[in-house]
Amino acid sequence: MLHLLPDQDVQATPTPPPPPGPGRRRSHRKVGGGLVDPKQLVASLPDAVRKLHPRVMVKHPVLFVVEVGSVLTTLSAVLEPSVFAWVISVWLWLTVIFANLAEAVAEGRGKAQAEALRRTRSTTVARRLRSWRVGIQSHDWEEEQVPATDLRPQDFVVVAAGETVPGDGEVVDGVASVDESAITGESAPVIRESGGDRSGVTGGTKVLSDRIVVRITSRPGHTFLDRMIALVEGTSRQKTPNELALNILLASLTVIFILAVVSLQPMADWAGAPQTITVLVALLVTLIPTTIGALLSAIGIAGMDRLVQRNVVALSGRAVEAAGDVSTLLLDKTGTITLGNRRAAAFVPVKGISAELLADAAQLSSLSDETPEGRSIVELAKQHGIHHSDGDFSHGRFVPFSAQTRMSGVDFAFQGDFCRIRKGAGNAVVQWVARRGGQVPEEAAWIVESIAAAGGTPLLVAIEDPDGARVLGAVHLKDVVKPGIAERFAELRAMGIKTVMVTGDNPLTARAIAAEAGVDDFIAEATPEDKLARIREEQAGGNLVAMTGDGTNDAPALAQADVGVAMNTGTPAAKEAGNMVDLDSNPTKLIDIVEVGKQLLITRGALTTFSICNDVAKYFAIVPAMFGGVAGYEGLEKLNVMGLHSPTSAIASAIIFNALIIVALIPLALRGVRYAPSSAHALLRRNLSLYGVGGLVAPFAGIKLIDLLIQYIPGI
Ligand SMILES: Nc1ncnc2c1ncn2[C@@H]1O[C@H](COP(=O)(O)OP(=O)(O)OP(=O)(O)O)[C@@H](O)[C@H]1O
Ligand SMILES: [K+]
Ligand SMILES: [Mg+2]
Repeated sequence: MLHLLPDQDVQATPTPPPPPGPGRRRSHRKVGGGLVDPKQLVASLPDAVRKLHPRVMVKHPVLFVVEVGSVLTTLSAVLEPSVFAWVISVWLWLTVIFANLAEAVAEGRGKAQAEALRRTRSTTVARRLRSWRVGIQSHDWEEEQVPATDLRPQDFVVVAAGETVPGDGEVVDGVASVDESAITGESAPVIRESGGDRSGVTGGTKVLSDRIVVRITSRPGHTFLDRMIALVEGTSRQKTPNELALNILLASLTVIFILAVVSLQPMADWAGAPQTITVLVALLVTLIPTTIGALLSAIGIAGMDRLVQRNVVALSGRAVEAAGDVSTLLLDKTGTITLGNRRAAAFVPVKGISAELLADAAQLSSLSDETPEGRSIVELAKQHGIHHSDGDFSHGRFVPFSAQTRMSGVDFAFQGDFCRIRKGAGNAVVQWVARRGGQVPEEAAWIVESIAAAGGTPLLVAIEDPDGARVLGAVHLKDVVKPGIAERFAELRAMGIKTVMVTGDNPLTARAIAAEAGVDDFIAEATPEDKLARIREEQAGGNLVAMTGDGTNDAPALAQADVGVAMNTGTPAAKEAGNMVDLDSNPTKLIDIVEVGKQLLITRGALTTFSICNDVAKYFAIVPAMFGGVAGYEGLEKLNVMGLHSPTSAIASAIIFNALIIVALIPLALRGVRYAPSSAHALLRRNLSLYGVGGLVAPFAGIKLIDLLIQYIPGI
């Protein structure tokens, strides 16, 4: 009965690209594996000197104090010149410059990447469509040529094979293969299509085949590429709450030591050994936590940089830190765990219905279904010899798919009689039939179960006409689990992270895919609200939650999660909602993200420990020397265990060591302390002993060595 309408052209799908794989990165992304090239240090020197401007320095309270101290000692060296005063002044300035150097080197690494990205920023001319309307296909919409920089959100542009996508947006019509290597470094083309979760396109990428209409979503100057450039350059970096807290702690320590040093002078006066301003400043600088103060911002920048090297664009530093403490990972199924092209593989009719009739009804209900699933049903039906087109329904009303109803279909009149067709999730269609007084044969449930048990997604197809409502059969949608994913989920488990798959699919399909992918738990038939609720629940339990997803229906959850990783293949809404974008669209990338986050936290902790222990040790090196030989303080002489050459050489050695240790630790700050999956407790113990004891011992050896060298300088 449904075989009534002439054949018309249905869009062809380009051949899908091979699955993503490693090792096809653009070379420039691999700038510096963690080692610091001495040339980089030299190249960053001018930047380090520029950063001496007080306006920049006040942002680093500890170093600002050192800079003020440098000015004071320089003045006093000018007024009362001595070798000692000049040595101290020069090394204090070097301390500040070395600290700036750490930040400049960290920033410098991103500059090369930013340059490469800038070159890909499109200067293209866009083909803007004057009045484009969804659902009406035409090839002769009025077109105007405008510079890409003139595009505004809600503009529609057409992009054909060989042309560059002029801005970020969403494909609203057509399918195309796109070369995204300019952004992702991945040379294999990807499919971008309207309707589904693979509808996002990025400005600067290139359409290789076919023709798409794109709704622009970004404002000029605020494109994904712009944000990436700002990110790798570090210009948009803001201090994270953790960094702010640490900065406050460091600033408080500095204030305490300033008070201690200032109150020292009356005591020294009383003992008949008043100290010069140079000595007091030197004492202060050795005591305050200059090492961590100098390296703090470099550690943060380097963490972001390590993510960029792993093809993750983190839009917030806070998220990177949160990643270090994540305990639960929620993943969307289709497109995240699976490759994401759920395609119709078979029509399974119930008894008494032919496969052709089922295919016919399924195709009719999918003619206007712009989802990849819908399009694949139209194609499969064509292979069964069924050819309808949406031009056939001048009086038909299409019911688009929604994640809430989990159904799509069409209402139309046929030879005067009404006819409704629906396809969708098993229970949704069963309810639809029941509401219309129809009977659902047991067989239907059995078909649904067998498809689901195989990991497929069953879509029941039902019809209602004057004969009543009834189920015709099911469409078997197939998707493939991304290769190698189970091993990586096992790694996440070893890191103590629970993986939960959330899907709109039915429980049986969910169970089969969950088992194949090796996730710990799953939630089936989840609406966007369910996904959100689950995250809130986990967060209420004190857990930090990561979420990876690609669909518009994942967007609320991505926004709520502490770490929201959107797949680059996903929709603009998903990418907008998350705080990270994985350019490789690999859900197990979270392993790398967690590693970088943990590494960041551990590095900061280790260097803070080292810095403070260092200062304690320096205290014992410098104070006995200062008061050596002063009547009433003979006891302190016993503390001069190091047998340093003279009071002035002891103080100068401490200051020189204090400056050099910053340079020595730049590579560690940039590379990060190595992280191996183990318990937080074991890590803490290991780092405290290594960096705490190291921090206590290093100054004694270092200062003694420097003292041995500089004692030959006359006047020290
Ligand atoms: N085009 C469509 N027409 C009718 N029903 C559909 C269509 N696409 C999907 N469905 C049904 O709706 C259910 C929910 O699909 P949806 O894509 O919203 O899932 P989801 O929440 O994104 O989960 P995931 O992406 O993890 O599988 C599917 O399991 C399927 O039964
Ligand atoms: K110090
Ligand atoms: Mg989805």
